[in-house]
Amino acid sequence: MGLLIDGQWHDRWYASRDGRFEREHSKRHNWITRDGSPGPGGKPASPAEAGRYHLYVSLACPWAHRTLIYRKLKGLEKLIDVSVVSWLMAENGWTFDKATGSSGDALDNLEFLHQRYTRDDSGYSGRVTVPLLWDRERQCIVNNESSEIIRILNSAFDDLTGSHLDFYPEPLRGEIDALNARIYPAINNGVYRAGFATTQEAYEEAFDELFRELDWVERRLGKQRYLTGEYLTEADWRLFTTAVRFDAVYFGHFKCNLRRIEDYPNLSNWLRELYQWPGIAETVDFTHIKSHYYASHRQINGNGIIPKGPALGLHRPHDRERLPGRGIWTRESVKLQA
Ligand SMILES: N[C@@H](CCC(=O)N[C@@H](CS)C(=O)NCC(=O)O)C(=O)O
Repeated sequence: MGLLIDGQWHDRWYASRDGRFEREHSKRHNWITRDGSPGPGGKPASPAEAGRYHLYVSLACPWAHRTLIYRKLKGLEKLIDVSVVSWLMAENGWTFDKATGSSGDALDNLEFLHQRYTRDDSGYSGRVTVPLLWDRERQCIVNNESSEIIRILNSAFDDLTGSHLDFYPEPLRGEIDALNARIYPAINNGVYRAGFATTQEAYEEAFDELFRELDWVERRLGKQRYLTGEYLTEADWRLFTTAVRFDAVYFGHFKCNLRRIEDYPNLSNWLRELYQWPGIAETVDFTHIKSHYYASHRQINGNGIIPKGPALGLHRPHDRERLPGRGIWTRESVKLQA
């Protein structure tokens, strides 16, 4: 586990302030648009083209998982190919070691993901993270921030795929942004803040905030089918990738053990509905998920032993039909309603 400083790899964990884990901000924020016109806020963009972009993911990582879900649901599998890193993240960071689950680097057969970052910039400084969207034509990173990559995938390639599914519909944007703003720090990143805390106080602070927020989500999902109401949106998928890892990893490994997702009736049924959504179960790989966390984070699991359980039963029926739902918003539904 480490980072690049001026293009050189250093095996070093995150520095922490008062025992609090602080995630580094992603550094590449360019965009892809239908025709290469600027992205949101005037961000530089390149045009959507089949086969031009390549996605680097870890199947263990909840942030990368978001991008795999969008690639699947938006019909992008033939347009954007993927390289999967090894589940083991050790002294060299993410690697392409096939012995531990990597597909290999499909583009240049690199050994380490940090070499991909230094191909973008030979003097790169920063953490070497997934997901990462690579432009084969310009030989550079387009974007390495999952919350932005999913917004790109939500619309940029629609002319090529013919998909009109919209996980960030205009009329729901304010609500989705507000949900993300509370769910990201308390839950998505909250489990990491609990798990990587190095003081009791920092751990308890993250733990209390996490379960306060999960309790709030539980109440909300008792009244409505999805986080924003009747439509399944970005807010749901962002929570899903944390929720699906929770009982298998965060409960034990990150000491988030007040309650399991299974103990929340609404959240656990919502989780099963999403898990059973066509195409989604195949994006979830519990071998990568469990092996990555338990074997890589030796600072919190010294012997690297990977637990055999728990039995999750994500294929059991769910009860969400009891609440009204309209599935995924489509851009046609905007026209129909207008
Ligand atoms: N804000 C980033 C976070 C990505 C991230 O931190 N990914 C983790 C894997 S779960 C990683 O690659 N960590 C390696 C490191 O920080 O050294 C995003 O959402 O894309």
